[in-house]
Amino acid sequence: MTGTRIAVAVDGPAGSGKSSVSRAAARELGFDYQDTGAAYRALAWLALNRGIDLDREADILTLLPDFDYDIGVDPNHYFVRVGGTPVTREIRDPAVSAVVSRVARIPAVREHLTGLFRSRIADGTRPGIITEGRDITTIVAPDAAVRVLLTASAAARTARRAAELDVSSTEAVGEQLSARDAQDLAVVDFMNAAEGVTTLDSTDLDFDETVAALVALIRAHPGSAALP
Ligand SMILES: Nc1ncnc2c1ncn2[C@@H]1O[C@H](COP(=O)(O)OP(=O)(O)OP(=O)(O)O)[C@@H](O)[C@H]1O
Ligand SMILES: Nc1ccn([C@@H]2O[C@H](COP(=O)(O)O)[C@@H](O)[C@H]2O)c(=O)n1
Repeated sequence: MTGTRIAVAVDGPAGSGKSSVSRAAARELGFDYQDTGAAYRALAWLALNRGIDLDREADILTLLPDFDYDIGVDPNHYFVRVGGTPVTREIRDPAVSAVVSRVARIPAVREHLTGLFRSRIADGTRPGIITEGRDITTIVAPDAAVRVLLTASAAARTARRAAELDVSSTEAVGEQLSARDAQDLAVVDFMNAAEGVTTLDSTDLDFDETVAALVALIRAHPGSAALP
C-alpha cells in the first residue's frame, strides 16, 4: 500500500446497502470505491455468455487465465468491462444474480479475484479506498484501517430492494435475497462481525444517515486526521 492510503473494508448481506452507501461515502471523502461483487458477477456473466455448464467447476476455471476484467474505482465514473465490452448493466441482470453464487463458491475463483482486489487496494493515488463485498473484512483485507459490517433487517433490505426494482411482489424479492445469502454464507460469514469489525445497522437509518455514520467511522480513524 502506498504511503498513508487508508483502506476501508465493508461487508454485509445482499441488499444491506454496501455498494450505494460505500460509493456515496467514497465520493464525500475523495476516496476510491471498489465493488468486489462486480467481479464475481462479471465472471458469471462471461460463463453464461460462453454457454458454460455451471455445474462443471473445471470448465469455469478455464475462464480465469484470460479473464480480462476492468472496473472503475472512481466513485463518479463507475463501470465494469470484460474484454473491453461494457457489462455494467448486464451483470445486474436477474439471470446473473441467480447463478453468481455458484461461481463464487469455487476456491480457485476466490483466490484469483482476491489477488485482483488486493492490487486495487494497494495501488491508487486517492487518499483512501473503500472496498465492499462479503469477505473483505476477514479475507481480502483483514488489516484494513477501518472494517465495517453493514447490516439491516431482512424486512428493511427486502423493502429497499423491491422499491429499487419497482416490483409489486416484495415476497419474491425477499426470497431471492435470502436464497442468495444462504448460498453465500456457505462460503464466508458476513452476518456476524469478526473481531475488531464495527457493526453498522441501518435498519432505522435513512440513506443519508447511513452514509454519515460510515463517514464518521472512517474519520474517527487516526490515519484520517489529514483528510480535508
Ligand atoms: N439506510 C438506507 N435507507 C434506505 N435505503 C437504503 C439505505 N441503504 C441503502 N438503501 C437502498 O437500498 C438498496 C440496496 O442497496 P445496495 O444495492 O447498495 O445494497 P448492496 O448491499 O450493495 O446489495 P447487493 O449485495 O445485492 O449488491 C438501494 O436502492 C439503496 O439506495
Ligand atoms: N467479496 C465478495 C463479493 C461478492 N461475492 C459474490 O458475488 C455475488 C454478487 O455480489 P453483490 O455484492 O453484487 O451482491 C454475491 O452474491 C456473492 O456470491 C463474494 O462471494 N464475495
